[in-house]
Amino acid sequence: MEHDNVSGKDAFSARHRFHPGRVVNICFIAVLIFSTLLTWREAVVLEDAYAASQKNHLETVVNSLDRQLEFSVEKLLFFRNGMRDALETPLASTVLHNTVSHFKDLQGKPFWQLTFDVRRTLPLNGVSDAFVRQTTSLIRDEERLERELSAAFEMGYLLRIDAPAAHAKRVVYVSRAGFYVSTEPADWGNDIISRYYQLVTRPWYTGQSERENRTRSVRWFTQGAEDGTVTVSVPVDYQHYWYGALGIDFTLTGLKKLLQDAVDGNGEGEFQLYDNGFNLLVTSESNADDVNHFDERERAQIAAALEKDTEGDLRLGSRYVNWQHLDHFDGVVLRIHTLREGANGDFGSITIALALLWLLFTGMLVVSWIVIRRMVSNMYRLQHSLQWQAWHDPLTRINNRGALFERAKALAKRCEQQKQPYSVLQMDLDHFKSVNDRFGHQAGDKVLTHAAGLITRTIREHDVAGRVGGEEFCVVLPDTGPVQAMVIAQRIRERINRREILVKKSQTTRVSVSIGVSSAQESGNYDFEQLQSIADARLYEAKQRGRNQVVGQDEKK
Ligand SMILES: Nc1nc2c(ncn2[C@@H]2O[C@H](COP(=O)(O)OP(=O)(O)OP(=O)(O)O)[C@@H](O)[C@H]2O)c(=O)[nH]1
Repeated sequence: MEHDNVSGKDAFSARHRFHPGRVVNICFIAVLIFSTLLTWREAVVLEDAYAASQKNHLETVVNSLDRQLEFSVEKLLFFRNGMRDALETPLASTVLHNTVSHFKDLQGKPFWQLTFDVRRTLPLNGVSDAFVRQTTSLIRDEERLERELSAAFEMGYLLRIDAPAAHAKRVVYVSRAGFYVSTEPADWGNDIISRYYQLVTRPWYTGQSERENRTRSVRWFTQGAEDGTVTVSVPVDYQHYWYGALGIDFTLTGLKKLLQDAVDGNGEGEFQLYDNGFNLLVTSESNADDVNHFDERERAQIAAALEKDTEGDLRLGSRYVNWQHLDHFDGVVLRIHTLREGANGDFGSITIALALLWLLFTGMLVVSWIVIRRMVSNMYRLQHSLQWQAWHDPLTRINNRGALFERAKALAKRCEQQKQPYSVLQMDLDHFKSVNDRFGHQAGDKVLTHAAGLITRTIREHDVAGRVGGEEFCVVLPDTGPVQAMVIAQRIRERINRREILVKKSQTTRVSVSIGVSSAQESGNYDFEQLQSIADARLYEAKQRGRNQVVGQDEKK
């Protein structure tokens, strides 16, 4: 019986493991995980496509803006080359030579203007020798000066015919020798001194000294952005001598116009142009209320990202920011795309549709899971109940005849194999008919249930009890010899007989039982049906002898 118990436990745990409800749960969880993974993958692909499209928008704008700025830088280099050419090969014009010679009469004056055909070239505006001497960063080299003045006239010619683009405020050449040429007309008088002083103290000029600009390349200066100007400048050197610097001033309004032109039709979102110190110069947004601002933490995040790469993207709360450095400007363009703008675009609607689809699918999955779970557990319960009914007596809830026979035969086989004793008790309640007659059928049922309960409580866990007829019971005792079987039978008989059974309100009765005992050890026969038949005959004998007794041996004849 122990073996049976062990295998029973195994079967139970296997049944529990493969419980249909569990299988349904696992299947649904697998489908949910799978569908979520698929949706997640789709979302990742979508996100990549979104990032690529945002990058594209930005690239188009940056390239367009870059082209415009490159144009200005090239123009600046063109003017510098013009100046260098003129320094190398001055124009052999007597008129020009005479004009330049006139400088000797002017150089002592606090301010002066040297003109040479005002319809063709720009005037040179200058300060006195004394001014130059007093200012350490300036130097008036008499030997070079004549050439430089004549070259400045020639460059003034170029500046006149090749006027800067609309977005540039002015082009100016500032000489270390105390004069300047500018496309912006100067008021005659003290204005020249203050202008010149301003020019030589501006960072775009001082930043072109040999010490400050060792590579002698084009540099952008945005320090003046507060007063609305950004300057690109380049030093003018010839034969290792620094003459001065050329600069083009841009107004922020002009730059904004450039940015807006570049943005025109290139998708939603705001574009912002920053200098290399991450100071906002201009934005494509016309309405000041719509300009995106960043708090300190966000600024630090962006600045750190800008340090790492020339282009990239990052998410700041609900905003998507991508950036790209410009090739011809010392700064970066930032594109800010808000969640609201994103949701209104193609990617937004696809993402929303994807999320809704996933929600719909998950919702349907959960509903069908609930329905199937309920169906499966109902079926499982029904199957159990049918199984139980097939094996049990519904009144006494112990094994029915069929179940008892099956289990009894299996136990008999095991005991025979293991050479263990095996006994059978056949019992029948005495005068049960009279219980029915006196108290009614229901009371009879109560007595039967009571007797069955007493029997099962008296035997061991691995013994088997069953109801084999109306008021007949059979108990199979594996590993039990005849002597011990008699003891158990007597114990059952005594317990049944000792108890008062409440059959009706305040009415009790007492029943007795007659028991026949047979054992495989008597003849070495383990056939259950034969043993039961022997026990039955002994039960009959017990009845004959007056009932309420146990018979374990055949009557000696
Ligand atoms: N209440 C009830 N009675 C049952 C059930 N099955 C059988 N019986 C009754 O049990 C009685 C059995 O009577 P008998 O076979 O004459 O035996 P007895 O009255 O117990 O007398 P002895 O066996 O000779 O001691 C019958 O009256 C059956 O109707 C049942 O499930 N419930």
